[in-house]
Amino acid sequence: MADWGAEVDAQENSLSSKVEKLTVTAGQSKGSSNSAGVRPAQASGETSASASAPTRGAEGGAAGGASEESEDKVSKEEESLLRKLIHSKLVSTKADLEVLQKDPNSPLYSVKTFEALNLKRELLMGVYDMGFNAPSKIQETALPALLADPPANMIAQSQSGTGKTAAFVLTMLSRVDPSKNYPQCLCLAPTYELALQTGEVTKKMAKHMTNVRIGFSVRGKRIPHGQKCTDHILIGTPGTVSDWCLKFKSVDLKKIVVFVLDEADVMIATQGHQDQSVRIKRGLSSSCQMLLFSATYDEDVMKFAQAIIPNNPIIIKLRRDEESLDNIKQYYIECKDIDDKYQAVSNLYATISIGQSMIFCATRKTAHWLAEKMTQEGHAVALLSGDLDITQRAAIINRFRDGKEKVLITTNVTARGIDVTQVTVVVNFDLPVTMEGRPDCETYLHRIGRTGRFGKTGLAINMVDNKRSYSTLKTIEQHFGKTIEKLDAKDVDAIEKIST
Ligand SMILES: Nc1ncnc2c1ncn2[C@@H]1O[C@H](COP(=O)(O)OP(=O)(O)OP(=O)(O)O)[C@@H](O)[C@H]1O
Repeated sequence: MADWGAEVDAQENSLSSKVEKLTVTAGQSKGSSNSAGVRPAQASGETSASASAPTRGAEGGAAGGASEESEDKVSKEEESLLRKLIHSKLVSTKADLEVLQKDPNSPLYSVKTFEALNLKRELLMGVYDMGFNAPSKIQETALPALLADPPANMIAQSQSGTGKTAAFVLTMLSRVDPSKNYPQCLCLAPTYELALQTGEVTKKMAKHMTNVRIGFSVRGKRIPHGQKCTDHILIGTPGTVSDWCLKFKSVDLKKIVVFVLDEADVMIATQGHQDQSVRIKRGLSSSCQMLLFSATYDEDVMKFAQAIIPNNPIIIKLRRDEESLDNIKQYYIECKDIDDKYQAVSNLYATISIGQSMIFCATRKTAHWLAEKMTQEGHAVALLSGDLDITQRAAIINRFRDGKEKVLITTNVTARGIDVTQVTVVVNFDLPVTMEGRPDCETYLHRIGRTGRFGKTGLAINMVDNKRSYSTLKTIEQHFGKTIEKLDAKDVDAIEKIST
């Protein structure tokens, strides 16, 4: 037998140490209390009084300094959890929902209110208590189909924060029958922490459904051999769930009426998870409603999705709003070395009034150094780097989004996928390059670009300090076909002009 169980346990183990913090500090992510982001030196545990410049230029750092950069690797699971912790509000979108495949037995229509769904009273009360006034874009179309009878199977993709979790949690709660003492809804998540997050949402929405028992089938939760699970809704990771269902026979998969596979794109990153999910799915009855959710939509996800969700599922997709550089004024500043780059940043902040800004560095070391120097100069700086745990990171981003700090200094990896839409100035202290050291145009666009709905004018300042970074700049310029103008950091008049 392949030791898939051990593989999954090892994977879950790597994140499980953070679980205590996750539950204890969940409130922090709403920006209530945190000290981690205020004083960068304290947040990181680095307390050296005088900052000395990192020896290597940052471009070299990314390409050649793998050890520094690789410290800040963020796994897909962590990225996903971070997004969940940050998205305390719905992410709105202009894009229209695309229906890629319909179920001929289940006509699709959309609703504009939760009342129109004829939910149980206690469930509707739970939804309103969570502050949901109307269905989100994906919920408008997904919910009528999810709640219809006979139940439809569905594959749904939309970016993080658009209301997928709420949609399937509502589906599970509307179908559960608390008078039956066995699991009827089963939800699979890739990690312990992600399962816990979904559990929290389910508990909140079920606030008025006091008879419903929600249980977790995750690493460390043991059920004695042969003992039946009596929870109504079970949320867990594939390894433990498959043990409970297939090995210990504590859950009868044939009695599951709603099966949810969440975060499919994260799930497929682990082969063991795919195999276990398929085995669990095989044990379900043919009348079970099967649902799969994913934040991305590519060939691998779809192959897996179709293997898991049979019988012509409804497939819906919500495109991400496109980012563009149309409203962005782009400049570059030529510098001699890293100290010169700092001087340029310093001149910039002293000359123009900058609302909120983000500064990207290639390595954690440079980010720490810069944060310390700027703090010493009296700037309210937040530092986001990979040595903070995930809840601290979420809290820092939330504090920054709430305007508590004006400058957010970060490395690329820790900030990937984080939208802080009120930022008007982005400084590339180091230009983005891939792990191999090649210009990373996609990351450049993501750092600087705006979606149509936030089409305010923005400013991007790029630092170059050697031939290599200059060539990276030129490649980026050509790629987007937009001129990046030179700016003299010592020319106060010129700097003043760029902000008008
Ligand atoms: N109809 C709604 N009205 C208002 N807020 C909502 C609604 N649906 C969901 N939300 C809130 O929006 C945020 C994102 O929702 P949800 O977690 O369901 O999205 P998601 O697509 O599953 O994202 P993720 O995969 O990151 O969890 C949550 O804070 C949630 O409480």
